[in-house]
Amino acid sequence: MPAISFDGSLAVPGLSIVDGLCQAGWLMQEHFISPELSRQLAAECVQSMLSGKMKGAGVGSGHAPLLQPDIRGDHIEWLEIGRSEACDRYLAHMETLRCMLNRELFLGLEEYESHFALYAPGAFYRAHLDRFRDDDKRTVSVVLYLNDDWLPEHGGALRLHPQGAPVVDILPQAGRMAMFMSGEMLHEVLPTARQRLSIAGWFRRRA
Ligand SMILES: O=C(O)CCC(=O)C(=O)O
Ligand SMILES: [Fe+2]
Repeated sequence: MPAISFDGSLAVPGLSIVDGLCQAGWLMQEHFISPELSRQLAAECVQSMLSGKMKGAGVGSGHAPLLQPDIRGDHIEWLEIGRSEACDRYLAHMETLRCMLNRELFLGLEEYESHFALYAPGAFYRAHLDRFRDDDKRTVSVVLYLNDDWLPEHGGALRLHPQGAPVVDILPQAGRMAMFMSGEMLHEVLPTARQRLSIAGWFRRRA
């Protein structure tokens, strides 16, 4: 069973998509995109914040997700094809990944939705699942990090809570990608001490 590999190798050598996602419920990869693409996306994310395009992220689905800063404090902007050359390259990567997941796992993933996320110092996202009560199409969550030189003392780890296994903390280091099952993996973003940039996305299947 082939491992996921684009520009780099798997963080856990030999871990396949099937072993990672189906058995552990999560996996992680370093160097998922090139340092150059990561820098371009990071610059775009910051620019989006400076130009006022990022909005406080809400909780829940539908037209008017509620702002609840005691639950999540990130700012987001949704990505669309044609937004920039860098975003298009990233979205092309994700299309390759979507096809690979369908080939290997028969998940029937049909769409991908994603947004830039910026957590200002002090922001966090309390423990949650990525599946809504009224919309269970989100199937696989993927987060790509865009921050150079992240240290443990900066906080801001993605903390996964796999059932029956110890928690896993993933630092949001540039080029690192974390992937997990949206409806099953309880996860949270610990309070960050430093501005934290990422692209969070979800592969969705047909209802
Ligand atoms: O940024 C992360 O590490 C996770 C973000 C997240 O859980 C979400 O946006 O649903
Ligand atoms: Fe999440």
